[in-house]
Amino acid sequence: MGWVGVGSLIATAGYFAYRYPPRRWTGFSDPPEPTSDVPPVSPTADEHSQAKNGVSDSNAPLIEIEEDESQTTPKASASTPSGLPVPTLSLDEDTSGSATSTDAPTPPVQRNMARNTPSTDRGGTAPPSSLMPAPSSQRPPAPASSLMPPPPAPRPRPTPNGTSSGQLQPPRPNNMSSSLRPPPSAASSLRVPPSGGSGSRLSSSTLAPQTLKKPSNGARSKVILEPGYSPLDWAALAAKPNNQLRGAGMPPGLLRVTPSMLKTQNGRKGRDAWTSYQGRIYNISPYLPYHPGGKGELLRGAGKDSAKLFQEIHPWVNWDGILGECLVGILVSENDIFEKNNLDAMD
Ligand code: HEM
Repeated sequence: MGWVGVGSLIATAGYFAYRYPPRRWTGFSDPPEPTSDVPPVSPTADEHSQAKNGVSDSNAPLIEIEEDESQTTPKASASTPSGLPVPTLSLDEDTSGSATSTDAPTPPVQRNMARNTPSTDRGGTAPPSSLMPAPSSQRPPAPASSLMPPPPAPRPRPTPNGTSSGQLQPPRPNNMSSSLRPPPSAASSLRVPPSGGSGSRLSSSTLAPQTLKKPSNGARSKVILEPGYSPLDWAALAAKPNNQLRGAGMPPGLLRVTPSMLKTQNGRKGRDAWTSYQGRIYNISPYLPYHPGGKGELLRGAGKDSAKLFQEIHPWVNWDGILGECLVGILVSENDIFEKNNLDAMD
């Protein structure tokens, strides 16, 4: 029983030593360790191996305690610079902000955290605000050079703070947008020619000009022809013999019409309306009620040449095909008529 009691005491002592490692007891007296920054790497592995064996061996805890003191302190300096800033020289700067937070009651938890997740421990020891920026400023000076490759990893982040992240993200959208834009540019190239300068407006403007032309030409509301005056009715009338579309009492053959004569044939005072087109004179009076554009529009060319108006409005219309039977004569100059009259007088 006595041996059992002694064994239990040893076990409990070892357990408490494990739970509350003596590093804190003597940890403050270990400042020389920070000078040996290199060792911390090995102690971490040793600690893990010891943690595994520590439970089974009753003597192990004592050994672990001694090793932990030498090991954990450097580890604390490396992984958690805040925990052991005790090194009076360099670590003070690192631990100035977060070291105070680590007190006696918590150390075991911190050690476990450090063992399991050193990276998270760093953030845990330091306030949340120091998670990103603080490590960048604190780690680079001492520990980064000796132990941690991770510190160098954070360095690139902070150094390009705005630039690195900004460069990574912006270029992607730029590339994406640029990659996406070229195809549209091809499509736009197809659209541009028709549109010219402004795409959307011109597409709609293509319709607008038509609407604008109608009012400019005198409010072209759709003309409703009287019954019996459709294009087919006109074609039927033009096909009849002796239709007298040239006008009542007109002699056979073509007349020689001077501009002055044409001007008098304006459709007023009971006279037929004549117009000239490509040197020929047509009587348009019979066609007035058949004109799809209305009588008023057709009369705009009465007594003068209407080639310009005709071509502006509907150049596709076959003039001669419609008004062939209305041909009266040919347009001649005023001198031609004078000379002819002189010749007639001589006869
Ligand atoms: C001063 C001369 C003339 C003027 C100002 C004029 C004006 C017009 C107008 C405003 C229209 C309606 C266009 C539209 O609704 O979009 C029209 C239609 C038409 N005009 Fe004339 N016109 C003239 C002479 C003639 C002559 C001499 C002929 C026959 C040879 C003719 C045959 C037609 C025909 C067939 C249409 C229907 C065209 C279509 O619907 O596509 N016009 N015209």
